[in-house]
Amino acid sequence: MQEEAQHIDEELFDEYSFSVDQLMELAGLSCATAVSKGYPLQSLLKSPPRVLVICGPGNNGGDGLVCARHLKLFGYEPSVLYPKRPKKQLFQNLTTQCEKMDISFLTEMLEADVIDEVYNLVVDAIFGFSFKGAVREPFGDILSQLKKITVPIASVDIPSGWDVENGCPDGIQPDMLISLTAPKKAASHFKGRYHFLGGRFVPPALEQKYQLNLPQYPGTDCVHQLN
Ligand SMILES: NC(=O)C1=CN([C@@H]2O[C@H](COP(=O)(O)OP(=O)(O)OC[C@H]3O[C@@H](n4cnc5c(N)ncnc54)[C@H](OP(=O)(O)O)[C@@H]3O)[C@@H](O)[C@H]2O)[C@H](O)CC1
Ligand SMILES: [K+]
Repeated sequence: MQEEAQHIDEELFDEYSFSVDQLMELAGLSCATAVSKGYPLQSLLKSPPRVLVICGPGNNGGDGLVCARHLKLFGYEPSVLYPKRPKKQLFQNLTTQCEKMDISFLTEMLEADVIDEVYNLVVDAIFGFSFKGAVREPFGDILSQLKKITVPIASVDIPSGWDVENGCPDGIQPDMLISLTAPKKAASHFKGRYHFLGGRFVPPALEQKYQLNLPQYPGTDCVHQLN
């Protein structure tokens, strides 16, 4: 299943000629849209409507940067923690776009009680389907703080630190999961309140080839609520 997600990804880029930027924009927009549906601005308990977006070193982190930018456009006040920044131009551009929109970047991870006091929720864009093995720092410390927070976590594609197939019973327990392209096997272990499907960009021939059996998205929406 981890391999299948990677094959679909590769095929979208190599055979279908999509660029990473294109799909990441749609993925990140889906995440911000799902957050706005699950945690509408008027329902938030803390004002201003602060959201902490934690971004990892791969494309999952890129989805997080795009998500932060759209959250800002939707009226939220995102702050980004981006501790390990790849040199690729794509990630530098996404970072500049956020900075130019007055999205603040934190210099270090906050303690769990500070997150609970300041933020309404956390977007977990640390690892996606390429996560493997034991968590390396600084992400081990970040995940251990996230296990202690009481504000909701919205995880992008896969709850970070979870095995892509088998989940992680003592890992973070997000309140929202936004599965991208198609739910991964670990999604069956998700116990939170909201499960959304996003990344409405799969060409029908690819959906058929991998028998993804994707549900019908409502109208023109970029997310579909699975439960
Ligand atoms: N087709 C789609 O649906 C699209 C999905 N997108 C998103 O992309 C991710 C997958 O992105 P990818 O870049 O392949 O990988 P990840 O973001 O999951 O993570 C890779 C980085 O994580 C580091 N890593 C891996 N394991 C560990 C670990 N145990 N401890 C610490 N760090 C780890 C790895 O680091 P290296 O040291 O190996 O460099 C990588 O840097 C998918 O899930 C979606 O969210 C795209 O946006 C577009 C299309
Ligand atoms: K994640």
